[in-house]
Amino acid sequence: KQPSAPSAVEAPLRELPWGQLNFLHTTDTHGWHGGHLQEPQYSADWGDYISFASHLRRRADKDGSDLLLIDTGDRVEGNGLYDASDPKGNYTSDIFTQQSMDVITVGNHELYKNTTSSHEYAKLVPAYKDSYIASNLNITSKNGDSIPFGPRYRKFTTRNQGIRVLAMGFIYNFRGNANNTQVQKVQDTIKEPWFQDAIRNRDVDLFLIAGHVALRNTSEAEYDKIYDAIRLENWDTPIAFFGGHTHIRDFKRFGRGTEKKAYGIESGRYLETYGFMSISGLSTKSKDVSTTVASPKFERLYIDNNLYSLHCHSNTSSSNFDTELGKNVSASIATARKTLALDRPFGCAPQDYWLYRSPYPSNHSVLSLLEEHVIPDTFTDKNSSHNPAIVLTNTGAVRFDVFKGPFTKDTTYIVCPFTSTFRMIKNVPYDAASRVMKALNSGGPILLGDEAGDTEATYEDWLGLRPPGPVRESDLTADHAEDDLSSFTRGAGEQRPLRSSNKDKSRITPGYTTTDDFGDDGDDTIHEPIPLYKVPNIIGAEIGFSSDDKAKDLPKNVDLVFNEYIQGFTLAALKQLGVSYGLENTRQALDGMTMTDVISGWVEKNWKCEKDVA
Ligand SMILES: Nc1ccn([C@@H]2O[C@H](COP(=O)(O)O)[C@@H](O)[C@H]2O)c(=O)n1
Repeated sequence: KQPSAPSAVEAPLRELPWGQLNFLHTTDTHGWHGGHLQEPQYSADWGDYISFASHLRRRADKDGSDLLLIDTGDRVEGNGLYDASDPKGNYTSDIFTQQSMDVITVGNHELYKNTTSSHEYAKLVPAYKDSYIASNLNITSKNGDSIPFGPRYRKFTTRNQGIRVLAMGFIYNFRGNANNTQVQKVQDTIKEPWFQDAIRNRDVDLFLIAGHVALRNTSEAEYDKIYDAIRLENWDTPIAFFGGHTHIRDFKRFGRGTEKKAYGIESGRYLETYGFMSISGLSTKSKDVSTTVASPKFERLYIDNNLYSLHCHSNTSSSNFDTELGKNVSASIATARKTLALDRPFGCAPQDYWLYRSPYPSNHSVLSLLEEHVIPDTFTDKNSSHNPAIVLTNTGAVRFDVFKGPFTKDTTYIVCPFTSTFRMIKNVPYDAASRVMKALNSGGPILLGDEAGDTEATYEDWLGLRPPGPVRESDLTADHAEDDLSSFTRGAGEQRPLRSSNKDKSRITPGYTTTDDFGDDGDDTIHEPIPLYKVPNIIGAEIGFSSDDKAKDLPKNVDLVFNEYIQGFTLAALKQLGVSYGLENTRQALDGMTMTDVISGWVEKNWKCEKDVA
């Protein structure tokens, strides 16, 4: 772990369900490779993961089983270690690639910008060679051709058991990518001759489908389509899915009726979780056990990323856990953090502010802090025209909590890593401008797959009758009081209170309590549940309204300012409300400041650290 990271707290643990073929899965790490420096439960770093994987590989070699490592994308954007360097990712790609992977895929965050996808293609793809699978992604080459980002699939045989694996790697039907990459829709990819040939291959013991794709409730049902396509040709070869994107822990049984050979795991976010899955009873190159074992056994465990868990699951202790490579990677992370001055404080937060753990609005909500203080203060200072204004931002731009204490350079990127600026339309009729927020909060969650670069028709679709999106972290919430936990029921893929099975209540810490298709015993650490609350898509503030405006004569027109990311939605909402504007009517606001600049500037002015005050 990093030198300043807190030590893990001992807690009751469930055992690793080790099997014939074992997997460690990471997803949506978003630059948190230094671990969580303010949360003991998630305080191990990528160097520790390297040591951990090495111990489990040794275990596999010793008992003749196998271990495969998978990562399903969104490795970038969300932490100073990635975002604070110039160019971004200058340190993280060398740090990340020290961990070997058997299958690795791309996420939407690797594709938002030309520079990010080009960096990914130049650094990660060659580092992982055949393991970097891109079944539905192309990139524009230097001479303008659209070429595969990586191999479409990979067939390999596991080292000890001789299990023949055919692996593919997908991204969901994402449409917000920059113009140098091309995402092929999953429903089109499964018609490609290479896919059809691959699924007809009889010398396969396991199909491994990895991707930046939610396991369930997606309007496009990408993984269900892949499942159906495979089963049409191949009625009983086991299938293991590895998902991502929605930042949750989840385990799902695929298919209908008596299907017992297709399961998928999703492994959280921000290097809080290592997803572990095992399968036993697979046939292998040398022996066909399908005749003797009716169904292979799938098991899963979500491992909290801290040294207590990692030592226990690898049967090591602090004296023999670190490997040479693991230690070196932790040291490189520490050096990079120092070079980037990530611990430099902008100020000190007087209390905790939560994204989902406190109700919105409330005094402990980070969104309320932005809406009631950060945005009004900043925009009042910078509003040279002195026209009344309405300022809107999407809550998806806010990524994490703020903890009491130093608010550092790192924290600015942890709270909001994006480089989107603010745009404005001048003199919008108040009647329409004041209703945009409500319109944008009445549809489904704003997900970028349906966004940037899209046609207006798509936004209008969304405003009208968009089906519910996948369950994601912001949905793992309850609009209930904490003392009323018994009154709600939740489905698989959601967090819920875990009642009772633990005996030793004194050692229980708050954390994930996951319910999935296998029940509520998937988290390695037995936790006290954390109540989570719903947040809207959009928050907003009214700036420069005179007290007269508020009392009686509301302004006729206002400047409507919005986060660049929601430009398409805002224009569509205005049209629906009876006033039409195009991109040509929008202009830059706030001298090109990003939300990250807005937050860090406000903290610097308003949150003194105690020693500064004295
Ligand atoms: N410039 C951007 C880019 C993205 N967002 C927000 O991030 C969400 C996607 O992030 P995931 O980790 O869920 O893939 C997207 O829905 C936006 O809310 C943004 O605000 N600005």
